[in-house]
Amino acid sequence: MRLVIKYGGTSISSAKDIQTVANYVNTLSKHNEIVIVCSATSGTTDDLIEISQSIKNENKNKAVQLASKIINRHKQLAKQTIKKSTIRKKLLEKLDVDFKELVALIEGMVLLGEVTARSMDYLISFGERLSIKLISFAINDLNKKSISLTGKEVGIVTDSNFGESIPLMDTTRLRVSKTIDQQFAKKIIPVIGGFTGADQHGHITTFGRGGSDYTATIIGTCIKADEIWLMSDIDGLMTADPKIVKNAKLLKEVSYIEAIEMALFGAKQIHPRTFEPLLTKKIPMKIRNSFNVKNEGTLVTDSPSISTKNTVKCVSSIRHNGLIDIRGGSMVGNPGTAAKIFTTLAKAGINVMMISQNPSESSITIVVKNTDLDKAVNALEMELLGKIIKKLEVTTDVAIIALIGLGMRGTVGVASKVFGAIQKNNVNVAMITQGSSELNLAFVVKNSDTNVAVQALHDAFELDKIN
Ligand SMILES: Nc1ncnc2c1ncn2[C@@H]1O[C@H](COP(=O)(O)OP(=O)(O)O)[C@@H](O)[C@H]1O
Ligand SMILES: N[C@@H](CC(=O)OP(=O)(O)O)C(=O)O
Repeated sequence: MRLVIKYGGTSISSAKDIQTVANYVNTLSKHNEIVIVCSATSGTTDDLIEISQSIKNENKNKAVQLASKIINRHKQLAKQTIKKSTIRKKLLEKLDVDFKELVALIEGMVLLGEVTARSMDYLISFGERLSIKLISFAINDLNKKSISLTGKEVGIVTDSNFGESIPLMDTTRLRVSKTIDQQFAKKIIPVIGGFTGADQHGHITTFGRGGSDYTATIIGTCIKADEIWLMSDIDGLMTADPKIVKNAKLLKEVSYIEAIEMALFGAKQIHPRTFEPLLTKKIPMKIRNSFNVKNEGTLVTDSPSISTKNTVKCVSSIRHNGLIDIRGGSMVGNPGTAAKIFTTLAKAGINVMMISQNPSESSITIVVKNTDLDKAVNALEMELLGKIIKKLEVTTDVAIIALIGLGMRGTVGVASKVFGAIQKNNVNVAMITQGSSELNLAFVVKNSDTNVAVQALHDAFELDKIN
């Protein structure tokens, strides 16, 4: 079988974990052609983002301190993971080249005193640049040939939308399939850094947080993989985040569209675009646990063979959002109002997560990430306040709770069950939406009510008994 296996940061955060991954890959490679895609080690991308914040805040010491933390962590991992001294020495030399470049980049950014979207992508690409070497050398340590390649080196070409780039698939397909075929011909296991590519000028780009999942499906379609596996620290997609709901159950099979909804609404931090390349190529995906490989995980396909009686399959949540209630009498019966609001937000680069308009048309409510809230309010205030908008009412720290499942379509009584359960738990609902596909029902509560709301819905729909 031709397999693309993606390891998330939670699967490679200790020397023991990396050895477990290398051993498993080595065993599987005896009967399969394997490409590994891996993320940065747990916490590294967050540290790199914090470096950029420190540079913005002109706190050079903090930036240097965080860089040392990353360097020491990777040196330590290299020393603890690799048993053969010659291989360990070679790895440390290779890592040293990256460390020097990282330090030089930070110094340059500090001198300039600015963090552009382009320099940011270059900076945060270091997480994967370091992790691929750890994994690849750990495979070498088992006497198996392996090569580490960044997204740019394997041939992923993207547009120049730094921070949220899109692959140019035709060029990417030609380059990636050629690179991988060359490695397969030499029986070498390629270990590819997820999350990043390069634009046509060779500048490093990223796909946005969680983007390694997307890399896995891009590579999978380029090389016509038989299956793509996403490995993390959980058995698969569950009926709810097991960190919130102790009796959450594993979903054995879901459809691509259910998985997309789950990704969009925060279940398992899958990148929302992950499934895009699969919709036409229809490659089966498995979501599995690196530390429990006996379990087959969740199978994601175009049309699942298992039919569950449950209308709802998953309750998910996304915390840390802001809600903006946009009001104004002149919005009523005034064509183009919504267009003006959303154009203003789009121009400011704001991603709107939820929208609802009350039928009298006197108010439109939107939800954006807390981190975008300031920018969104500022843009609306500058452009439209006093014109079509009379008042903006802002609520910070809200969570979106969503129920997902194909079986909700056309089923009577879902909403009453949901809001009955929520009311019983004294949770106040600020906003409700349902997509016309009836695949999800989402509403907004205070951040602090998230766990209560998720557990109440999980109980109400008896998801612990799902088959
Ligand atoms: N419905 C869900 N099913 C499975 N995991 C979920 C769900 N909702 C949230 N999660 C969380 O997603 C985490 C794994 O995602 P992620 O952090 O992206 O892993 P990785 O870094 O390994 O890719 C799990 O530890 C789990 O707590
Ligand atoms: N390292 C990147 C990309 C990624 O996909 O990570 P993970 O698979 O650990 O969620 C991030 O943290 O966003």
